[in-house]
Amino acid sequence: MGNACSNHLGIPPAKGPNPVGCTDFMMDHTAKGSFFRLYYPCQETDKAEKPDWVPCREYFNGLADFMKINRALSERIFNYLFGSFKIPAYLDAPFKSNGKCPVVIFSHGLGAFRTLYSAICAELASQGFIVASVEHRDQSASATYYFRERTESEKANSVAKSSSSAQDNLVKEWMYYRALQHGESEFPLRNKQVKQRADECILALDKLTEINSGIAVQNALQTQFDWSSLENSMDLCRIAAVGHSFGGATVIEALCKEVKFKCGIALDAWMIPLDDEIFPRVKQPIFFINSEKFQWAGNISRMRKLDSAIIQRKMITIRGTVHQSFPDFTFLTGNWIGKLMKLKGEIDPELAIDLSNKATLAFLQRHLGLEKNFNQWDPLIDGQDVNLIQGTNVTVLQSAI
Ligand SMILES: CCN(CC)CCN(C[C@]12C[C@](c3ccc(C(F)(F)F)cc3)(C1)C2)C(=O)Cn1c(SCc2ccc(F)cc2)nc(=O)c2c1C=CC2
Repeated sequence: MGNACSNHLGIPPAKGPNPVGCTDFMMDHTAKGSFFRLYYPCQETDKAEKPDWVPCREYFNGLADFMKINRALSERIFNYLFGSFKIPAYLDAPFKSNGKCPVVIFSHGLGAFRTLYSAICAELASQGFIVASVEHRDQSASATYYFRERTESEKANSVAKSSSSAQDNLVKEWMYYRALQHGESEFPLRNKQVKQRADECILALDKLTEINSGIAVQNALQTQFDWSSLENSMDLCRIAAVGHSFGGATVIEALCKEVKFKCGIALDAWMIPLDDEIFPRVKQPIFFINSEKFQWAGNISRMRKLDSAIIQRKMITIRGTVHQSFPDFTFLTGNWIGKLMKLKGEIDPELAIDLSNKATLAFLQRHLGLEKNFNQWDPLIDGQDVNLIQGTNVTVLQSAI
């Protein structure tokens, strides 16, 4: 894993019994379509190679915008630091069907995009899940792209006069991160975005449902993946939503809107974008897996509003973690840069993500009714580990609850 020169850095390989494949899907091709990276159990292959972790340089430009640093400078820095990393999965490898796979829809955080949580998504796929990591078009992603039809004038002077494939008639458009304008209040924007994000998760689920039924797909992206191999491969009674930060709020909004999501796992959720009025309307189990450094009383007290005597709501905190302990960046820099940029906490990043992944799998087995051995990690759901805290380290005043 990782690139030659920094042999000790790289995204940790998945631990489950299945090799992991990944491919990209976009349908329809517009900004209103569904765009996700699919991670899935694949057949052993020595042909497929591992795709670049960041698919193209526009993502680095978007990341610079998000971090309010100069694009030219940052593109070189990001390329130097991260340009050669591969993700722990085989591009377009053939799907391996062994019974129906449970499904996870994954939602990224503010300023992230679909490829940055591969340690989590690949792990779930190696354990037998089909995972769709959505790329949101609500302008919360650092960057994302879609296509539009060529205009008549563009067609007129396009080289390929008799443009053969539909793809030739499409032009790639980039959408970049939209920062909060000076003086603009945060909630209206974030609330609108979380609703769009939930709709995009539901749309991705609808697309997977179509694919599972064998409906032919016109993937706007030219991939070598055979989508018909996924016919009847998904267990559409076993669907969960998982997300990080803004994606954690998206999980709660999606559970509220779509009962097909049987449970949700919110990784270091950012609760600001959510309306108070949705809390009593969420009926599914939720698991909050928090970092030690990111959370604060107001955010925790909103999670507590979801406490219920009848619906299982669980919370644990991983000691020594920071907000960035969940995305892949945490594995990709040395210790001192990582700590300086708050990409690493005190705990070993691979131990932290392993605890998070195992607790996630145990919760998924419990609430999706899986017949696997993930229940071996049940104690983690209750924080029973030296590196876990049951509930939170944050002091929440009684009045705030
Ligand atoms: C000054 C910018 N200001 C914007 C509002 C705050 C920026 N910020 C802290 C950052 C992300 C940081 C980051 C990334 C990546 C490198 C790199 F160098 F490794 F590339 C470095 C440093 C900059 C740590 C966050 O937003 C934290 N955060 C996140 S971070 C999700 C993410 C984004 C980009 C990634 F590449 C990976 C993961 N997702 C959320 O949903 C929420 C929050 C806060 C509230 C809700």
